[in-house]
Amino acid sequence: MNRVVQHISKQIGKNSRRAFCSGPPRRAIAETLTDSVLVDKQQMFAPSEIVANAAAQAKSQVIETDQLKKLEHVTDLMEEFGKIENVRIGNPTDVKEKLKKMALGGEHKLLVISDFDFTLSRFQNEKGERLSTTHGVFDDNVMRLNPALGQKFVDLREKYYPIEFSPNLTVEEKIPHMEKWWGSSHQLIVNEKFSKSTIEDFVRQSRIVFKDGAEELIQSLDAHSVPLVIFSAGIGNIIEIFLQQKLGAIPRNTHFISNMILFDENEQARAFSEPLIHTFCKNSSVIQKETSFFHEISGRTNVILLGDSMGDIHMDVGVEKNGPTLKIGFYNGDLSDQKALDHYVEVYDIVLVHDPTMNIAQKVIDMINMKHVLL
Ligand SMILES: Nc1nc2c(ncn2[C@@H]2O[C@H](COP(=O)(O)O)[C@@H](O)[C@H]2O)c(=O)[nH]1
Ligand SMILES: [Mg+2]
Repeated sequence: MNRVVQHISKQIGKNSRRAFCSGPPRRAIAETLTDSVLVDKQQMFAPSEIVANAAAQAKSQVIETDQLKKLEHVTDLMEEFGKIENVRIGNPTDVKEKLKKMALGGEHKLLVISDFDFTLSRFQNEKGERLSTTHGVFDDNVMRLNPALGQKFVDLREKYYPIEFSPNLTVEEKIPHMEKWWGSSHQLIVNEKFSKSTIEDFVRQSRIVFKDGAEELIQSLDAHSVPLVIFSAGIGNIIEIFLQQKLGAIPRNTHFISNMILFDENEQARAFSEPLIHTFCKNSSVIQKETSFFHEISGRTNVILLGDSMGDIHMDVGVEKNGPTLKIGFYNGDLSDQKALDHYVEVYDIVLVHDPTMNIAQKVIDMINMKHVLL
């Protein structure tokens, strides 16, 4: 007999006594359901009500057990993270409190907002060679087909990438440069009128590589019906094509906020969606509120935010919620740049240094989704 049934039968026994015992005047105390007793009529409970009360109490006891076990897991997880060399947590107390709230909230309260380039995708391969961003798909492939045009894409990246990550410029100083970079590369794509099928081939031959465990993380979120918002200043069509090629289909739970190539009736690139999303405007200012999935994510008060750049830390701004946001940041920068690393530890709750996997994020999500007893 499982623990829930055991508990209910114990409760019935207790309740039958309590049901006949609570409230004045008491003339007799029933020992079992079958005893006939003289009690004030309004105190009498029908057996079905006793069972219902017992079942409700049993369930609340079981839920309480489940919650207590989850909180134990939070402590275990924090101890485990504390032993992992490339995991940096600036404020363990704060992170532990967030994890406790998220664990108690469970999968029904959870929303995951993730950047794509160098967050779900890898920054470099095992040899330390830089891998591709979604925009970079054009840098690589166009160079092969039309070197003169390909060089224009590469020149833009060589010029603007250092500005994006410069520690010596403010965000305000960087924004005009980012708008110029995105605008110029999008114009090159539209001028060439690349077809959808050409772009699909580009993705197939690209150097975009999922982080280890990224596919499993996306699929586990779908299996638990936890919404995943991929919020990217890259090219959303490239991400969709990449997911389609890797996963066979785009999971129902996955939504995109990104720059989208708009194709004409001949499936040729004609324009890009507005407003432009660059690294430093990844917040609610670029989200059309009527976006359908806002209904799906309403009520999801606890957010896990996954990013790799400083521009990713406000992706949860604008999501109506009153629960915690746990920010997990992938640091891909120079290991000797202590100032940059310290800055990441300041703005992200958990920093993963040169981590090519989704292991830590998966452990957090598994702990939140965990159920100890069948409820
Ligand atoms: N190779 C290129 N990379 C580019 C270009 N424009 C932007 N970017 C990079 O994309 C990411 C933004 O994507 P996200 O998913 O991380 O938000 C950004 O960090 C830029 O470095 C380009 O024209 N070529
Ligand atoms: Mg990124």
